[in-house]
Formats: sequence, C-alpha cells, structure tokens
Amino acid sequence: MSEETEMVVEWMKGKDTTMDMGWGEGGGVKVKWINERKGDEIDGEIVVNNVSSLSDVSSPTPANGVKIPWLSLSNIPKFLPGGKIVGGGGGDSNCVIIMGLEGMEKEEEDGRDDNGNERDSTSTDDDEPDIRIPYICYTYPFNSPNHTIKVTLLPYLKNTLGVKVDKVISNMNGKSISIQKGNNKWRKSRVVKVEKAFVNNVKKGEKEGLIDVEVYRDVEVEGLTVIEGFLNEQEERECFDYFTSPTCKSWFSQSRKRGGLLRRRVIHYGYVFDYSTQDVIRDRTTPLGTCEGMGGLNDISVASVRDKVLTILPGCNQCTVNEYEPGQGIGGHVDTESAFGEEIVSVSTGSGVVMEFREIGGKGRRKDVWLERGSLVSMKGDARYKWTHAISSRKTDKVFGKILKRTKRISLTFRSVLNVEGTGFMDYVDSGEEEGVGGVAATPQDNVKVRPDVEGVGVVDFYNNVALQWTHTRSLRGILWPRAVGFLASLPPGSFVLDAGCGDGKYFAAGYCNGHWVQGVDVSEELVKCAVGGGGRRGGKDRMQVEMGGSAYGKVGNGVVGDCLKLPFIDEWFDGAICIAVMHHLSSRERRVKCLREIRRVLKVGGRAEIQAWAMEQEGAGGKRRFEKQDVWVPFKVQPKYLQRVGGGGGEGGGISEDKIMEEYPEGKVDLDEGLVSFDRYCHVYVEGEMEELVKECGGLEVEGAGWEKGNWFVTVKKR
Ligand SMILES: O=C(O)CCC(=O)C(=O)O
Ligand SMILES: [Fe+2]
Repeated sequence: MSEETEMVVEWMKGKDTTMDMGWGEGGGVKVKWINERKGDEIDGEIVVNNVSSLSDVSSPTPANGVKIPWLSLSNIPKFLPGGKIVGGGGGDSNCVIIMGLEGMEKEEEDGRDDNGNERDSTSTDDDEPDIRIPYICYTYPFNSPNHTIKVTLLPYLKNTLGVKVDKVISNMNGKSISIQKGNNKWRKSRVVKVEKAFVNNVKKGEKEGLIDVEVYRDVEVEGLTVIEGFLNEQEERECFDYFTSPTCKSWFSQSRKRGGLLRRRVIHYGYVFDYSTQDVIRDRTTPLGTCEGMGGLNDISVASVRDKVLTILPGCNQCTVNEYEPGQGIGGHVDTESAFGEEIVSVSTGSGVVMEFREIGGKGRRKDVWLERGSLVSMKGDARYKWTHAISSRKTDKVFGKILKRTKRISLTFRSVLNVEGTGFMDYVDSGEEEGVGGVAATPQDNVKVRPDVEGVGVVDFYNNVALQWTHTRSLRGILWPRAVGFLASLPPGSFVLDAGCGDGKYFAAGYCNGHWVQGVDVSEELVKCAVGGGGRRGGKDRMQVEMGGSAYGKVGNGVVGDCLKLPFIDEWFDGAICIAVMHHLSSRERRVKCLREIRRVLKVGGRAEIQAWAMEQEGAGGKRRFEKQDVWVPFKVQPKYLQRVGGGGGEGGGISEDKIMEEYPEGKVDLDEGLVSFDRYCHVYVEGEMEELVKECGGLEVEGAGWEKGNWFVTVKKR
C-alpha cells in the first residue's frame, strides 16, 4: 500500500493522521487530516503546507443533480500526486484548501459585488442547498498577513455548475463567498461555504527573513556527511562547464509539455528515473528521457568525478544530473527506498545551496546544511530513510550571517539502483542497432525500435500536436466503440467511472448519460483541454445526445492531465473504468502490466473495467490498416489550420507557410501536394490472447469476457 493510501486508510479509521506527501516536485506537502465522526458523516479538515507547485488534486465529477453528502466517507476528496489540473491555479500555489460548495440556492436580484470580495451570505435553513459538493481549491498568491487569497475552483466545479473561477476573498476561515456565474453576474444563490479552511503560511522564512543555516548547527542527523572540497576548483569548474556547454545535448525535462512533473532539467545515466512513478525504469525502454550510456560520463571532464565517487560508493550504477536555475529547488522527499540502495551521494557544482533536512515523525526536527561548490553530501542511515531532504525554491541562502545569491547549480547525484542486472551505466552502451521487440526483425518504417523516447515523441507529443485536428474529426464523427458504450451502460447508475486515457473526452457523454460521474485522465494536456474545455463537439450517427442545454462538453466529465502508469487517484475509489485505445501506446510489456495494475488499484473490489486496444489482426474490420509487425508507427494527417503552434485554431488557416510549420513541428512531415502535415504515432498492436496474458500477469482481476471487436481486442475484467 502506498504511503498516501495508508494515510487515507488511517483517516478512514477516524484517527488523526499526519503525513508527508513528499512527492518530488510537489514540494514536500504536509497533510494533516483531522476528523470527527458525526454519525455517518465525517467532518474533516486538511492542512497542506508547502505546495511549491501546482499538483494534482482531483475528485470525480458530480453530474448536475446528483446528491452527495458533505465530506461523507464515500466522497472525501481523494487526491494523489501525479495529475495536473488544466487551467488550474498556476504554479505559485502554496496552499490547498478544502471547501464545501453549497449550490442551487435561490437566485437573488442583485448579487453583484463590485469589489469581487467575499459577501456575507451565510445560508439559512430555508436555503438548504440541494447539492453539496466538497472540493479542493488552490490558492495563490499567498499574501500574508491578511491571508488574501485568490481562489481557483477545480475545473469540475466550473464544469458542473458553470461558475467563474478566480475570485479574491479574504480571511478564509469559516467564511462564505459568492461566486460568479455567467457574464459577470454575481449569484448570491451559489454560495461557497468555506468549511474550516486552513491556511498555513509556510513561507515563514521569507517573512521573517531567511533562516540561517547556523540556526540548526547543533542538530545531529545520523548518517549525514558533507565533504567540503571533494572536487578541487578545477574539477568542479570543468564538470560544470561540461554540462553547461551547448555541446551537451542530453538535457531533458520531464516537463509540463510531456505532462510530467519536473520544472528543472535533468540527465540520467545508467537508468532513467520516472518522476511520475517515482521509480527507476529497469528495462531501459522508457519514454521519459535519454538513458545515457557511457557517452556523457566518460568525457574526461566528468569521468574523473564519476571515478572519485566510485571510490566512496563502489556499487553505484546510476547518476542523475540536476540543473537548478536560481529560484528552482526540489521538494522534500526520501529517495525511493525500493529503487535505490542504502547510500546516496550528491556533488554540487556551479553554486552552493542550502539543503534542508526534516525528520519524519519523531520530533519533526530540521537540519540545514550548506553545500558549497565542489562539496559532496552523503546520506545513509537515518539521513537516507528517516529524514526528507529538500532545496527550497529561492534565489538566496543565508549562510552563517551572509546572504548569498544563488547562481546556476548543477548537481550530480549517484545512487545504486536495486534489482537490476549488470552494472548500470558502467557497461551500458546504446548500440543504436535496429532491434525489434521480442526478437522480431525491424525496419525503421514499420517496426519501432522500442527506444527511450518512443512514447514521449510518439504518443505525448503526437497527441499534443494533433489534438485540435483529432478532436475535430473524431468528436465530430463521434464514433464510440460499441462494447465500451455497452460496458458503461452495464454499470449501476451513479458509478464513479475512470476514463483512463480519456483523450478529448469522447466517452464522457456516454458515461454521463448512464448517470455516472466520469473522471478522465490523459497524458496529453491539449487533449484534456478539449475534454474539459469545449474543444470538441459531438455529432455523427453514433453521437451521444446530451440534453443539457448548451454544450455538453465539459459538463459531463472531468479531465486531469496525468499518467495511466501512476494514476492520480487513491486506491479503491472507482466503481468502473474504461481504458480504450490506450494500451496500444505503451512501449513495453512491463509498462502495459503496470497500467493494468494501476487500473486495478483504483477500482473498488468488485469494480469492473473494460480495456480495449488495437488488434494486429484487422481482417474483417473494414479498415484500411494492415499491420505487419506489432510495434509500428502509424501516421496521422493534420490540416495546417489545426496546428496551434503556427497559429492554427481551426479557422481558415490560410497563409501558414511550410517553413514555419517545419520550424515549429520538426517531427511533422509536410506533404505539399496534399497540403497536409503528417505525424507519426507509436503503437503496439495486440495479437490474440496477449491482452489476457497481461491481465493474468497483473493478477487480481477476473476476466468476464474477452474477444475481438471491430479491429480491437477487448477484455472485460472484475477486481477480485
Ligand atoms: O540536487 C541535489 O543535490 C539533490 C538531488 C536529489 O535529492 C535527488 O535527485 O533525489
Ligand atoms: Fe534526493
């Protein structure tokens, strides 16, 4: 069970629980659940500290009219790291608040408040709302001492009730606010009641001045050592220059663009670390970055650093190079225990920095250490497992009375990856040979060599590039796979349904029409925007008619950007899940099984899932596709007017030059005759029985049905 799950389980037991979410870039979030049982209901409050970047809060979307109790056991807001709300509060959030929305009250004549401030609109018994929705909002910026907060409502709230977001209110605690609906008309009738919102000013240090490392001078952390001057000046300089030189092309960002979590850039040697799953990718077929072999670290300027480190940590087989611009940091975390061995060392170059250690549990002590340029910090024992480490996102540090400006810092962190064969970066050479999957001979055109970035470019970038065209054609045609629609209809009304790999939300309406709350998640931010933001339309002969007045889109499901291999939802939350045309974009068997395991994890016991992916066997499908191999690139053509980076928004699109397209979309191929731009998408098409095998390997799932439909293999499963 994950730490987060344990926390929720504790919460369910009605105990007070404090935990450190500590998810990588989320910023070492402290969450405190305090709760009180009142019959079947639980009153809760959550205190979240130190959210240095917007993360990933989500809870399923209520359809209009669905009644759910306020913070009851069944609908506590569930959140896990890994997802990203599109159109959320931006990156400066340092506080998360749980509030309750009470809606559907009588509309008042003039609800307008010119200042856009809170209004005193405490509801009376007469106004007892007919729906109550707990939700979480992010706040930014945090202006103490008045705690003036800009509130951004979760998109689902916006989608469900059509309210306008971003409203400045003051002094959250226990107050009510009005929210805006439609065109600048304030509706007092829709009241957001802030229930015990907690606002912790965690940026204390800033207000009080920087905390000097000296303050923690006497705190001892077992297992923490700093060796100053580990690199001499020349070694330090050469190493820094190597990574900052324009010839160093290995920098990679598991960035927003990729739906990832990192703001800073990294390079991985030996094994790639996947920040969304917080795990090492052991089979080296990863979309998440280049896995450098001997190349980089063999350069004379850095090989000496590696060799020096090897004298301290002989078993190390992985190195992560982190680049921190001033103002960038790393959230409080313990390096994944299951992935890395007992000692971790990190070498600083370019700039010194203060690293902050915090004791987990116990007295919650803190220790700051100054990492000078050329120094090495080693963490083992308690320092490795019982304390988190973090670097605050600041531009300065206070070191023994002096305020020091940070400059670019490049650190090299060396670790030993557990459970791998061979010696990692020391012997790994990317041969560059065209090698098929599972021993099948490959040709570049029809068989993808499963290489590190295959999903990054061939799936995430692909869908972001083609999103507008995609949603235009697909949604307009609105063709839904019949079995998936049948599956949605087979779930009891009111189910929470996960749409894993929701794309532009094609199935949202089908779920909605069956009375479900649909929560989508997809790696493509551009597609999620379409799913929640009205980017697409419904039509065609198979379309789902949704009579809601206005656009059905965005009102019938909620989407969050996230990874199917690390779903941003807690365990056992969904009654049903669909995963349609997603599994054929995963580039290794390990990743396919991981995806199934994630779906299983978030399903309740007895919850069911429908999983479908392209079949290699296309005969009788009536389609034009023929697959010779299982791992293939499949082109998709886009009209330039749908290419957003050259200004295409779906309008006329005249005058977009070919040069500009080629510049902005180097991965696209422009066909002059057709006037279309073609993008390749990575697919792994399934052969008969393969899906069932994966299900078997996943375990814990009972197969209710399996077969072939319209060129796809499907399995319907139930969680045991
Ligand atoms: O930049 C550093 O020195 C620390 C990096 C780190 O903690 C990590 O990558 O886990
Ligand atoms: Fe770390």
